[in-house]
Amino acid sequence: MSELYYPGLENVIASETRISFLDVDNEEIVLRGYDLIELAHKVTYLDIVFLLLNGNLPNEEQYKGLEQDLKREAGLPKETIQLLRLLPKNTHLMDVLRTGISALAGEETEIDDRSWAANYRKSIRLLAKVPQIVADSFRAVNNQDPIEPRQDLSYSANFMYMITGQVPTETEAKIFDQSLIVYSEHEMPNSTFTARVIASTQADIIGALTGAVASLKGTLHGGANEAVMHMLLEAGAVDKMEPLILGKLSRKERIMGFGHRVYMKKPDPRALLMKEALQPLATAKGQEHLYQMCLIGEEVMYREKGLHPNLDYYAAPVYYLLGIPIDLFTPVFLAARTIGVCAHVIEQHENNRLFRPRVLYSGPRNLHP
Ligand SMILES: CC(=O)SCCNC(=O)CCNC(=O)[C@H](O)C(C)(C)COP(=O)(O)OP(=O)(O)OC[C@H]1O[C@@H](n2cnc3c(N)ncnc32)[C@H](O)[C@@H]1OP(=O)(O)O
Ligand SMILES: O=C([O-])CC(=O)C(=O)O
Repeated sequence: MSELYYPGLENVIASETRISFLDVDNEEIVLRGYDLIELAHKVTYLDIVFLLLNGNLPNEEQYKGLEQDLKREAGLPKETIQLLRLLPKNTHLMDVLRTGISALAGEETEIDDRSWAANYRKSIRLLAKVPQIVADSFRAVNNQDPIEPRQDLSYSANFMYMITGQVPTETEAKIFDQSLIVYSEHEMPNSTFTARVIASTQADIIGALTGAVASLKGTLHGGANEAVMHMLLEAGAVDKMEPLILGKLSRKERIMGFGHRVYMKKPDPRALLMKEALQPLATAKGQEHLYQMCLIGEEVMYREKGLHPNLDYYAAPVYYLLGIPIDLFTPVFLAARTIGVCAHVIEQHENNRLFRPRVLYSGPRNLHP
């Protein structure tokens, strides 16, 4: 047996994929051959959904078809809505979301069909329902009735509407759509790996996504966007940002929203896109200080640790200014990432080998009871 051991599987290639690749040297996130940042400037989230599922961008007819399929599948089973309201009111929203997604399995008529066509149809159903579970998770723990999806709004505008109860402006919906694009897929993060590991036992796509939710909750992964916002609110003013970060660093605390296993000391291209969106948004909302605080945080972390912000650092204040409750930041990330996870599960099912690694055993031997 090979004795190769890489803690945290750092730099280990775990899968062959045609979905995406982080080309760190060229600062490019490759999505099915396209540059993710260029896509975020030129197309919509539903184009990305089509691209990730089919391998090519949709023409107009295909785009409309996808939109109609998603609208047709919108709406939650009443049992799911009731279930979310039975959970204790202090349940973390990622746990509400995990439970809600898991419960969809009972309604799914094709649950154990792993063919490409059935997995495609199940992905569409998940993409139609997950945003509503996200929005309703917040309402359920706050004793509010669900907001029904609106068929006349775009996918992203409707998602925002179900969360806030307000129809967003065109600019707000565009920024939110861009955020969903940059969160949609990112090669082999912990949550996607988790989903592929689950799928490799020939388990179903809903089970794999449920596992991904559990993974994404952690603050070293998706949970960082909520932690960033709490840090910004804790600082509260431009002149408090530097002392807050220096204090945390002196106590050896991690500063959320900085660093990345793959980018390491290189910038995360997605963070820059959200930073560009934040500046005019902050000005428009009369919250320019949030942008200034972020700039100071970025300067301090580069000076002190040589670390760049990751996507979560700039997505957090953007979501805050779009009126999204902080507890929903990570659930929204998961909703955006649902398509990436589905694409990976489909690929895993199409070309499967069971994940089953070995260990470097360092425990005792030859004990006897
Ligand atoms: C969308 C996403 O999921 S992006 C990730 C979101 N997560 C965060 O923002 C959480 C904060 N960041 C981190 O904890 C890390 O950067 C991770 C977990 C993302 C990646 O970490 P790893 O690749 O495992 O790197 P590791 O933990 O070994 O850190 C390497 C060094 O950088 C330091 N470091 C890394 N990130 C940070 C940080 N955010 N704050 C302070 N120090 C940090 C570590 O202390 C360590 O320093 P040392 O060598 O002096 O001990
Ligand atoms: O790639 C990672 O490890 C984490 C990340 O940025 C993401 O999932 O978007």
